[in-house]
Amino acid sequence: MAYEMILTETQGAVAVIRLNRPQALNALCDQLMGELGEALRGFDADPAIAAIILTGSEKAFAAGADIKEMKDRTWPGVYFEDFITARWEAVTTIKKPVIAAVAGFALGGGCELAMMCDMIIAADNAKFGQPEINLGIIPGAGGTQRLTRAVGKAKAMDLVLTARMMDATEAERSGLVARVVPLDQLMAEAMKVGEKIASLSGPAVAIAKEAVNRAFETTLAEGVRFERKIFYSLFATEDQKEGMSAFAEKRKPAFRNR
Ligand SMILES: CC(C)(O)CC(=O)SCCNC(=O)CCNC(=O)[C@H](O)C(C)(C)COP(=O)(O)OP(=O)(O)OC[C@H]1O[C@@H](n2cnc3c(N)ncnc32)[C@H](O)[C@@H]1OP(=O)(O)O
Repeated sequence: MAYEMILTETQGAVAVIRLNRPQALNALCDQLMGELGEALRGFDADPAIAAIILTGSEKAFAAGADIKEMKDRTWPGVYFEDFITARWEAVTTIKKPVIAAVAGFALGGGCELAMMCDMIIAADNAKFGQPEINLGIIPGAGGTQRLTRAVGKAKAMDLVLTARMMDATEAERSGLVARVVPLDQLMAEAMKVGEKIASLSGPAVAIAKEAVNRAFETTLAEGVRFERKIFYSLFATEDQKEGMSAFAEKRKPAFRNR
């Protein structure tokens, strides 16, 4: 598949999608989001792929939705076209883990896109923020909700109401980011995570992802009930037998994703 605004490659069982609109700091225009959705769905359906890394450039993961494309949109337009919902939510429908490898600016929709991924690994030059308030709008791709769940009300209010940016150290300390690494090690670190995931049982990984994500959507009691049910279901897989037998036999498991 030929894309204009993203680059894709695979390294073993790990797919890498790179946002590639450097002249606009990877501003997320409709075309880019369409291509991203298509690439994500393609890798999700590919049995040879176990994990997906989403990244940008050293200067910008993404500087938000494309303001120039957005500026003349009208209320009936954004409402009836389902602006955001139609193109942006692809990443939240993917069953395989999606790792955001973030360097530089992750602002507005860029921060929201990173937060839709399952894990954020940040380079030490990363900057996160929801500066939409500067434009007379608010975050519209989940920022007020996912940021608040990730970092708590105090910091979310600070970022959303003042447009302040948070550096990688603060983002890690606040719980937004899983790991921070030097810029030149960002892709190697993300690849290490992707390869580790690829060595595990695909069904267990997908179900673990679903269970953790469920914590964002439900009460504790409901979430625990959900976890218990899908935990039980894994005992129907060959990989559960293999994983536990391998432990008992002191050997490495050979998972077959079934
Ligand atoms: C999804 C929603 C609903 O939540 C909405 C949003 O995402 S709204 C967008 C939120 N993002 C922003 O407000 C960030 C806007 N960008 C900036 O503030 C700055 O570009 C910067 C701080 C990230 C970087 O500044 P600097 O290094 O000085 O580079 P610039 O010269 O400003 O930018 C280079 C080039 O990129 C274009 N650009 C940057 N961001 C966007 C954007 N979000 N949309 C469209 N274009 C963007 C910028 O205009 C420059 O291009 P030229 O004008 O020189 O052609």
